[in-house]
Amino acid sequence: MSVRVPLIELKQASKLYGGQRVLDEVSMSIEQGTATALIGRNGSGKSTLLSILAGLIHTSSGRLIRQPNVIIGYAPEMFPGLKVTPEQYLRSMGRISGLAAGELEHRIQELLAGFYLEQFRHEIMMNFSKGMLQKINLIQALLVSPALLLLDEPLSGLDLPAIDQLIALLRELQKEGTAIIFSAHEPQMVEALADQVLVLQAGKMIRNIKGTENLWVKPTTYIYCTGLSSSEQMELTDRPGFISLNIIMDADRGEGVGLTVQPEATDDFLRQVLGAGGSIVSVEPQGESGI
Ligand SMILES: Nc1ncnc2c1ncn2[C@@H]1O[C@H](COP(=O)(O)OP(=O)(O)OP(=O)(O)O)[C@@H](O)[C@H]1O
Repeated sequence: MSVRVPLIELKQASKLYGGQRVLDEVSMSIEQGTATALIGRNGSGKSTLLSILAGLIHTSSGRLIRQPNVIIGYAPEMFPGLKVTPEQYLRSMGRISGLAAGELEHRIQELLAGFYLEQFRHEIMMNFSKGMLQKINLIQALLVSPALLLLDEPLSGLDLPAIDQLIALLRELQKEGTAIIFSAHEPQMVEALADQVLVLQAGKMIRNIKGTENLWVKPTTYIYCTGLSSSEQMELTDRPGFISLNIIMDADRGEGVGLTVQPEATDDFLRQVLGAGGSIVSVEPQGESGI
């Protein structure tokens, strides 16, 4: 019987910046030929997670396990307008990745044409629009025919024909065995591609949904409070309805706590915070979806 070995895995990976825990014990497993969507609100940790998978930053704790010699293509969230032409840039990226000259020229031609950028091939990228830069960003990630493709908000700035083109291309790659992990705020991309959806909330992976039918996740409540000691904070994490807790350093208010809880437990947590001598700064219902 054949055993499916994951291409890449994270086991209880956490990332801290200063004292702030931006990823909290995240575990995930990615197999060949799968498409995984990372969804979650701004600042929930999607880019951080993708950078860790790309090997660009290290976890503070936990493990990253990758099969040997996996070729990774990575399109980060931001792509700068460089003082070179697409052709010059893509040629140097291809050479760095070790592509043979003939193959590299063929890929550049194919991808520039595929993203309707051929006529800009010899223009300096400095004045390119956001969407044009995003296309170059995607092309550099696709140049090497990656086994694992990491895309951070790939639709950002793209027009409708480019979106359709990208989704079709990614479907093809997936069929050929490429594993794709992408962050997205657009349901369109998630529904078109994903066979696994991971929902991040304040650095925690709160849902792992197979398929997209159950994409709509339950609402939660976010409580921002101050004035609790470390032991009082820890007590909150043991209460029923607790989902996650973040420490927030605020220049005006000092140290605070961001609590995410199930809506039905909101009153109980508010009573607990006030009873322990803490103050409530705000209480916010969180939406129905992580997108
Ligand atoms: N280099 C860094 N130094 C300090 N904090 C950082 C750094 N990078 C990210 N963070 C913090 O980590 C948290 C998660 O950020 P991240 O960019 O991973 O979120 P995201 O889910 O990708 O957000 P968005 O949807 O807005 O792109 C944020 O609070 C952010 O401020």
